[in-house]
This record gives sequence, structure tokens and C-alpha cells, in this order.
Amino acid sequence: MAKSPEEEHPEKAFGWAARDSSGLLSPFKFSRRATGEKDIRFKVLYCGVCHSDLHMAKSEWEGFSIYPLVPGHEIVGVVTEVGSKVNKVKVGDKVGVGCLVGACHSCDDCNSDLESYCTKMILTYSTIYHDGTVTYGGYSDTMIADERYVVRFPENLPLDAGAPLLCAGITVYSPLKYYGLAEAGKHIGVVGLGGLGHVAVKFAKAFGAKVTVISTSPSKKDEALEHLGADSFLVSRDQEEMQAAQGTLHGIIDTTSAVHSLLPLIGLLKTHGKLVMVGAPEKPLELPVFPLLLGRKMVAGSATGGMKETQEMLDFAAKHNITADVEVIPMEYVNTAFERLVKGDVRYRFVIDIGNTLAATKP
Ligand SMILES: NC(=O)c1ccc[n+]([C@@H]2O[C@H](COP(=O)([O-])OP(=O)(O)OC[C@H]3O[C@@H](n4cnc5c(N)ncnc54)[C@H](O)[C@@H]3O)[C@@H](O)[C@H]2O)c1
Ligand SMILES: [Zn+2]
Repeated sequence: MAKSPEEEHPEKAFGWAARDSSGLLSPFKFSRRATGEKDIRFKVLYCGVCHSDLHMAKSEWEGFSIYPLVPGHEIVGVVTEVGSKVNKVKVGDKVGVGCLVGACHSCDDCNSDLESYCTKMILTYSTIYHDGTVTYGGYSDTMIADERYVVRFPENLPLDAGAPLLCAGITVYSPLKYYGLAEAGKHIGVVGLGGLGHVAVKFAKAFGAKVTVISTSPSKKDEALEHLGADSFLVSRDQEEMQAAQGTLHGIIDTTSAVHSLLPLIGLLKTHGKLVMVGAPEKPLELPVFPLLLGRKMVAGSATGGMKETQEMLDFAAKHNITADVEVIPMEYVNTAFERLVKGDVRYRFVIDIGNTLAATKP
């Protein structure tokens, strides 16, 4: 018989897990593997709350969730142990783990530093690892990963506000670069001003682009323009505003987490414009084809980023002082945070103070 999560590995671990599709999290004792020769073990200090954690905890993406499910893939902390063949970091260094902890390391994608597109890619949680056990994420006291999946955390990046870069950051940085949108002179749209969206604005501005935020919430306008540095703001329901902006954007990063209409967004694109989907609604969207043909436009996708690019993104963020705007919360607040995330009531990322608040919730 398979061993229990608490007994399958030698190292004790504690975190919060969802037990079923209610998505409700509660304290959970489990275990982590012994430190292999290429492994890095670290004490988790902060972990961001990504909307994907909510999709996964509630099993909104069919077939992905394995319970008990410990979410968390914006994980930062301090190294406590390294394997004998690890040169990348030493005990005491600040490190991070994002969405991935494994891949095949032999396919074309892995050989091109595109681990996130490897068909055998292993997610940080709710995926079967090489050893046959389920991966558990960063809503937990300790983390371990092969050094390839651990990034060095730049000294001048704050751990709490920097943590969300490990998913939200790379998920928008990578497509901006790949689709040729990370350039001065480009006019970029960002749809959905949440965790991903607000860092997309910051990266696009740092690349020198002009940025228009497209949102359902007029209440975010002042903040987007004055605080996040966007150049203009469109309320997606406002037909007149949307009409006036037709054909103005080179590309759009669409971070919307729910089903929505693509037609008005395609209309905003210039000829050859690219609508890049990074949000992952649980149901398919309708794709209007004619507006794509007329203008040779494209709808594309992008999933997180490879490990080399994740390190590059973090170093870029450190150089340009890009962090997330975070609301730091204690562990026991996480279910309330999930409820608020559903309502879009967060500016702009919850980050759990694991280091100071998790231990107190141990039964
Ligand atoms: N592609 C990837 O690799 C990747 C990585 C991380 C997250 N994601 C996905 O991206 C999405 C966004 O993640 P996040 O953490 O930024 O979430 P978030 O909740 O912080 O932000 C989502 C934004 O979408 C807006 N929104 C929600 N429903 C909407 C609707 N019907 N119409 C218009 N706007 C709407 C919200 O107001 C919010 O501003 C999620 O679906 C998440 O799973 C994808
Ligand atoms: Zn994420």
C-alpha cells in the first residue's frame, strides 16, 4: 500500500492544503524528500497567492488537481541545505521557486531552456514527481527542488514584494519578449489589472513601451495612471472609448481569469497585432475569425517561462526596481484571501507571510 503523505519521505513538512473542490484550505502534515546531490532545500519565508492556486484548489481546470493539494508557486526563502553537487547557491542565500520543479531535460524544449513547454514538465504542486510522489507547493514551511528550478533572489529585491515575480512576473515578461512587444515605440494593452496585469504594466513601461490598461473597473483608473505608470486607461464596457481606440495596439497581454469576449480586444489591435492570452479561464472562449483575417492579426498563448528566462526576468526586475504591489497576510487569512480574489478585491497580490505566521497554525 502507498505510504501516507506524512510518511512517504524522511523530512517532516507542514503546510495548508485543500482536501476537495470546495477549495477550502486547512493545516496539513506531510513530508519532503531527503536532499539529493543536486537538490536545494530552503525555509519558506513568503509565498504569493496566484489566481491559479484558486483555480487548482477548486479543481476548476478539469483533471489537474490532486488532493490533498498544497498550493503556492511564488515561493521565496533562505537556503538551509544543498546537495553535494550544487554550486549555484550556498546555505543562507535567498532563493525562489516558481511554477516548475521538473521536466525531461532531453527534449527540444528543455534543450532550448523552455522547460515550461516540455510535455513532461512537472508543476510545483499537484503533479507526480520523478519518484512517483505528488508535488506540494509553497504554502508550507520548507521547500526542496532540483537546482535547475531554483533561482537566485537578487539582494536588493524585497522577498515579500518580489515573490510574485516568480509566476506573475515571468508569465508576462516572457510573452512581451517573445512576441516582440518589449520595445520602445510599441503600444501595448494589458487586460485585467490583477496580479499578472499590474506587473505587466510595470515591465512594459520598463521596456519603454506605451501602455494602455483595459479593465472592467473604472475605479482602478487613477491608480493605473498615477501609480502604476500606465499611459491610458479604457473601461471595456465603454463602447465610445473602445471605439475611439480601435486599431491602436501592437499587442495585448490578456490576463483575464474568467470567460470574456475577445471581439472588442481584437478590434483594438493594429494590422499584424497580437492578442496574447496568459489568463486561463476554465471554459473555452469564442474566437471570432473574420476580425483576425482582416488585419492579419493573431491570437496566441504563453505559459510561465523557462528557468534561464526566469532568472533573467528577476535580474531585470532588480535592476529596474520592479516589484509587485502586495498585501501581506498571515497564513490563517488564506481562505478569506481566496474569497476576495474571486471578487477581484486585491491590490494587487496577496503574499502569505509564511515565515512568521505558519508555525502558529500547527495543530
Ligand atoms: N499562462 C500562465 O502561465 C499563467 C500563470 C499565472 C496565472 N495564469 C492565469 O492568469 C489569470 C490571472 O491570474 P492573476 O493571478 O493575475 O489573477 P487576478 O485575480 O489577480 O487577476 C485577474 C484579473 O482579471 C479580472 N477579471 C476577472 N474576471 C473578468 C471578466 N469576466 N472580465 C474582465 N476582467 C475580469 C479581475 O478583475 C482581475 O483584475 C488566471 O486565470 C491565472 O490562472 C496563467
Ligand atoms: Zn501563478
